[in-house]
Amino acid sequence: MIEIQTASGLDATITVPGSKSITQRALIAASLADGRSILRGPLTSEDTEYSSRALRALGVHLETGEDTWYVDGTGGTIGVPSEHLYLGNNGTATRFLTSVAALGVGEVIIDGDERMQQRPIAPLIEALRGWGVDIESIRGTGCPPLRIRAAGLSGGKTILPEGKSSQYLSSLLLVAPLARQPAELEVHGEILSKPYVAMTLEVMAEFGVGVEVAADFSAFRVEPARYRAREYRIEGDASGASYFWAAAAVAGGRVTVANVPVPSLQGDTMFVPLLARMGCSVQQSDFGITVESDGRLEGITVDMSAMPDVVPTLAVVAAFAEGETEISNIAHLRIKESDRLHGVCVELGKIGVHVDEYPDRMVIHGRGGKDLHGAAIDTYNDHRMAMSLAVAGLRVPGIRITGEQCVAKSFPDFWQRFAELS
Ligand SMILES: O=C(O)C1=C[C@@H](OP(=O)(O)O)[C@@H](O)[C@H](O)C1
Ligand SMILES: C=C(OP(=O)(O)O)C(=O)O
Repeated sequence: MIEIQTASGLDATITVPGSKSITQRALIAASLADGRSILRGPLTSEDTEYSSRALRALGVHLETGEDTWYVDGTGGTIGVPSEHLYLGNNGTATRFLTSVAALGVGEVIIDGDERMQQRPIAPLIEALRGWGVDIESIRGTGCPPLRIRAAGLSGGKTILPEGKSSQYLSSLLLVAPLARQPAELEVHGEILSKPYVAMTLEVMAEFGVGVEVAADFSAFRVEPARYRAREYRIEGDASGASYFWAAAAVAGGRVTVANVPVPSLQGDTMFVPLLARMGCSVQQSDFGITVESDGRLEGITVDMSAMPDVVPTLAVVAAFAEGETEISNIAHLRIKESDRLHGVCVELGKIGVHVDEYPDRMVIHGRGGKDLHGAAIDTYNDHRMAMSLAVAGLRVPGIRITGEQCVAKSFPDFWQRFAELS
């Protein structure tokens, strides 16, 4: 358990670790490429450790130094692991590596921890079957563990049924160029977390693979192609940066995050304009993105389908605003590392914030941070619960974060960097 120290009048410049989402995409593109890639500024964390270990088990040679990783691409020739691929609670890797494993020849079992075994993957299973993959959810739950009897991808046309994760679509796109024939994908239902699909397309393009895309992302076509190895720099993680921008909003003062660029591949940078709508001032320069606040904030109404990972951060900021903040179109928060829609409502309630929970939205009744009090916060083994609720502790004395080591999933030295704020 860690007790957060209050702080005010912040004046800090910090850097954040590499983007978790870009690191995992670049790792896969580099692993499937011909030749050696050099990744600069990748994220070293529990999740990327799971990804790297699994890729090694699939035959990729990876050297992971502190700031530079070397990846010897397989040209798409994927091996069969001698053991199960265990991916913890890494949703991105579980979804992406399922498709990568299908490129090999032989049986592969994909598994994760107890929570990952409750996180759905059925739409991806269905779509891969349409490309000729023999794959099943071993317990018939539509979740891991999965068995794949891999024999490559036929390509041709498949349908991705409606689902609540964009990771299914990103996963299919990443392997589509390795199919035996041109691969076509028809997508049913609303795509939540859309900027992550755009990120996938950008990383694919940067590694030399183009995709034909319908403007609304309802259809895709990918010709057989090879990824090109390259040297590639990874942006700082915008979701991780959100806690520091939010810190300025809640505690007052200014915080600059120096290594999240503008423009960025990450949709979560759109969190910053939301803070501006709430009353913060925002500057973007070569030195990074700065958020400045006098601590006076107003509630807003916002659809956050496109940026689920920063919903807990915004909800915490909203607790210190005057008036209601309504965050809608966020049903997908219920299938993350924890049920974040419920967890945020419960934990903010513990410090005295009134929050209404609905199936796919929440309403936070802010009263400018008045009458809030300390509490022991449960984090449900969910890094984003821990990091977002910590921000409240900058203003409310006595906030204790339990299970604080869960930040290792995406931001191992979060607590040291957070302590630098005060
Ligand atoms: O593709 C990605 O890198 C991610 C997509 C999002 O998930 P969903 O598409 O399941 O919402 C996001 O929550 C996750 O942290 C990372
Ligand atoms: C949802 C997240 O990750 P994943 O889906 O990769 O487990 C996250 O990092 O907030």
